Amino acid sequence: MTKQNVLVSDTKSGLSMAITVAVTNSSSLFTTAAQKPPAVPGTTYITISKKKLLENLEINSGAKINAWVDSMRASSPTHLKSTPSLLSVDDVHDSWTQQHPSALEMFEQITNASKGKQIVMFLDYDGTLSPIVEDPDRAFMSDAMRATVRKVARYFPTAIVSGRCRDKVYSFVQLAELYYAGSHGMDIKGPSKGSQRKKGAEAVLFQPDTASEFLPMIDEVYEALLEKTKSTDGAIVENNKFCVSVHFRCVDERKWVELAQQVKSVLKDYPKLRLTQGRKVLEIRPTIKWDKGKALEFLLESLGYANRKDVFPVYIGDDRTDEDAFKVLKERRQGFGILVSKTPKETSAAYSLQEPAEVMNFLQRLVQWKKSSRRQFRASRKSEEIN
Ligand SMILES: O=P(O)(O)OC[C@H]1O[C@H](O[C@H]2O[C@H](CO)[C@@H](O)[C@H](O)[C@H]2O)[C@H](O)[C@@H](O)[C@@H]1O
Repeated sequence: MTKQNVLVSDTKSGLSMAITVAVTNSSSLFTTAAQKPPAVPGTTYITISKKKLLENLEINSGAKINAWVDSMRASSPTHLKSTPSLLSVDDVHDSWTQQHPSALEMFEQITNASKGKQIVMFLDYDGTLSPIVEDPDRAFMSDAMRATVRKVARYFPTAIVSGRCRDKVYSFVQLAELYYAGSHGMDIKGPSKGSQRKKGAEAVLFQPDTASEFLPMIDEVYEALLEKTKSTDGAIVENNKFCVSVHFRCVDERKWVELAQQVKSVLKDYPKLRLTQGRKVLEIRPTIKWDKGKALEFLLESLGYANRKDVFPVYIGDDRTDEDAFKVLKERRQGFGILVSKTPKETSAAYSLQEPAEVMNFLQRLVQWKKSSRRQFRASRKSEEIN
């Protein structure tokens, strides 16, 4: 048994690193508790699984950090990959809008498809109902948007589905007649007033079974991230109850690697947490299998629409995490998703809208359409009665 310098490389990622290891005659390079050789002076043995060793190599070598930073650079959802050189930017845009046409331009087709079905509306908050701003605490929605969403909720069951904590998103929207799914759907509450409220019953309250176990851990990670990132100008850490957001919108791009390393150094002690990304934000959340798509399914079920064919869910969102909900609708072949974006992005949404102002316009048209189809229905019933 000798101490040797060894180059460990992963053929898949191309990652390699020189390390000094104690090599035994055993065919395995990695020492495990069972294989631990007899002590040799001058050699320190670390008992580590092969998986853990590779993870550590990734953390220390910076290869994963680079992948993170690349991903931080890409907008959200992921911008379309580089295109064949024969296509201009305009060609790409045109071809994307053919595949994901404007929900305003396709309004008639959309309402035709929903005829005879109950539309259920799911709305993301940031970037969908409110424009993206630098300070997350000042992402207010306009009074006009609030009035529009209030009208929407009069005609269709309506839920706000957000990465923010439920109380925070409620404080922005301030409409008690809606469903709210906060922390990426991990914290759901039904309306406390209005016709959608279940008579005599408490407002629906749901959290996935294991979610509450994560609360102390999330608070701990939030404090650790606050401390760790305080030296990075512009970084903002936000506690979203079941998740933590680390914002880098106001961080100089040259400091992104540093920020990613700070986040990584905190996360390495929490294997039960995972990292996802939104628009200029790193989102740290429990590894449990719950996302906005699962929240959408849960809400449909609690509204009594789980197995019904006459329901037409519409989900409007702008972010990578909204893709989970778009995918659910695509797989169920029920209703559709609308991506809010000015640029072509990889998406499972069927339609697009450019910005919150267009979202408001679409919602207003939907309310008008519903009102006039109700009027027509009543008029035709009346004329049937007269005849
Ligand atoms: O699911 P959402 O409602 O879209 O929440 C996702 C994140 O939204 C917020 O951050 C985003 O909006 C901020 C205000 O416009 C902006 O400064 C930031 O860059 C965006 O990522 C929210 O602050 C995050 O906690 C949510 O995770």
